[in-house]
Amino acid sequence: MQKTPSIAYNLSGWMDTSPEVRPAVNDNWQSRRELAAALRRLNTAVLTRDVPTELLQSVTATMQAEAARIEANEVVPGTKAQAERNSTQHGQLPDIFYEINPASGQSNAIAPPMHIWQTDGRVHACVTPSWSYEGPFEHLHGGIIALLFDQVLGAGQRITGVAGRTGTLEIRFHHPTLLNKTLHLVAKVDRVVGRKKFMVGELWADDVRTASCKGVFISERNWPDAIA
Ligand SMILES: CCCCCCCCCCCCCC(=O)SCCNC(=O)CCNC(=O)[C@H](O)C(C)(C)COP(=O)(O)OP(=O)(O)OC[C@H]1O[C@@H](n2cnc3c(N)ncnc32)[C@H](O)[C@@H]1OP(=O)(O)O
Repeated sequence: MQKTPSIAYNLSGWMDTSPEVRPAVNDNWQSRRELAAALRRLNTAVLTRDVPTELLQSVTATMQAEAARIEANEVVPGTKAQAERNSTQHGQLPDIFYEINPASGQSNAIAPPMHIWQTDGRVHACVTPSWSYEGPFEHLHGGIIALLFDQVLGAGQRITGVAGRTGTLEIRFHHPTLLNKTLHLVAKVDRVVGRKKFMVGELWADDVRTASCKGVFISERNWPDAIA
């Protein structure tokens, strides 16, 4: 029988129902969002500017010093450890997951970041990948497309009410996907067979479907004790 997730691991509320990105839950997360945005900006600038070597070396020294200032603080690694703090600063698991996920986390500089929301039994997402995510000339890297699909289909499987891990992702790349353009993804549950959730999704650039994906997500045996 399915158990009700404990408060600490309850992910209800993680998924947005609006195309608008929700505000950060406190000043700490808002500041993390702003720092992540600055880091993304710096990364894209370094990758796309003809920068003199001396300037690169100077910025590196500054960044090393800034990294050391952050590293001097207490280590709380990962979503689980942060949720177990159950503190006002860290927030609850849905808040933490929302902020630090590598595909959609507003506070994770690695994330493009993609915004995901659920409506009408489907999951939608939008994202505008910068030059930082280039694969073939002027187009989005296929591995990044796989990341986006994994996240959107992975979020969508939660419509069934049970978390699960990605078993299989099968992606068909129909057309190259441009960078620096707002992309839309949509996914839904195709069918559920036992612990297997079969998901389907599409990636759209304007009215062009550039990729589609089928995914199988396997529900946790011991949900909610195991967290995907
Ligand atoms: C709290 C949750 C948080 C979530 C936050 C929301 C957003 C999340 C967004 C995050 C998104 C990112 C998410 C991520 O990045 S998840 C990270 C990437 N994925 C992994 O690391 C998974 C690694 N693999 C495993 O852990 C296990 O192999 C799994 C759990 C997948 C199955 O091991 P388990 O021992 O449990 O399975 P079973 O052997 O009893 O088989 C059960 C059934 O499943 C069928 N099967 C087995 N394997 C596969 C397969 N690979 N494809 C298709 N089907 C497969 C099998 O034939 C059988 O079917 P049947 O014979 O019954 O018909």
